[in-house]
Amino acid sequence: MNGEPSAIRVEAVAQSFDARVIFQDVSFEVARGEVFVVLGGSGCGKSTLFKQMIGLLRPTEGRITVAGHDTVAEVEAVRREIGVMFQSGALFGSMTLLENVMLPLTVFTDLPSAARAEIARVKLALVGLAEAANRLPAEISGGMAKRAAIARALALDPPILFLDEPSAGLDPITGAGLDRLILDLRAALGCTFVVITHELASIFAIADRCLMLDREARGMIALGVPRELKAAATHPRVRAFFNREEDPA
Ligand SMILES: Nc1ncnc2c1ncn2[C@@H]1O[C@H](COP(=O)(O)OP(=O)(O)OP(=O)(O)O)[C@@H](O)[C@H]1O
Repeated sequence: MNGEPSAIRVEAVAQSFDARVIFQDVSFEVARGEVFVVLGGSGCGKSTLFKQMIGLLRPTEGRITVAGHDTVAEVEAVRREIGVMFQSGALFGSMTLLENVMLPLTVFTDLPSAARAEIARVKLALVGLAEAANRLPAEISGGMAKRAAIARALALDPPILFLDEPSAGLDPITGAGLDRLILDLRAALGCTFVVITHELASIFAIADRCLMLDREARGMIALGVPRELKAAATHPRVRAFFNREEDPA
């Protein structure tokens, strides 16, 4: 990591709800410019970890820093470093795509309207939606809506982007287009990405490294490069996940 501070550092983090342990002892770092995927079966705590990392949920134990800022003690500083696309990814239906992407600029900057619109146009062009700026969310496809939501997450030029299941509900071809977009944005902007996804093809396409959470183990069962995990993981559920294309079941 060239002595550069990590984009994200997660140290011995745990989360319980009442007496129920969801996960414990989760530790990893995400390097700057890395595409880092969080995966695992339903209920293993992916969204919970995601919320902890963006400062929406205080970990029961442990500590997370984003760009060196503590997600509990310095949540405002963390917010300035990140853009987030939630799974629902909801765009405001009564606003055009341009207005949707302008929204964070309206809320968080004092820029005049013309400058906000210009920045929003640049972001829409970055995700391939320059021609759709004046359309309403109801007038576009699911894949375009995801792109617009990513453009909105990019509005304030955050160095770190969090995407919760960006290809959920999309057909494989549209999903593969989003994978290319993530890699193109990383190449163009140098952003760090944390992506939750279940899609094996997507993981192999985009992830430099990934973390696998597991409900039974109540913690992480794999951390590494997808192809290496596919070839050499010893944990049966990690092997099963990464080799499921070959699995006749
Ligand atoms: N605020 C909360 N209070 C109580 N339990 C919660 C809360 N948030 C999440 N949980 C529980 O924690 C567990 C992990 O939930 P989480 O949404 O993080 O899983 P996930 O891996 O993202 O699942 P999915 O893939 O189905 O979205 C679930 O059993 C869930 O019911």
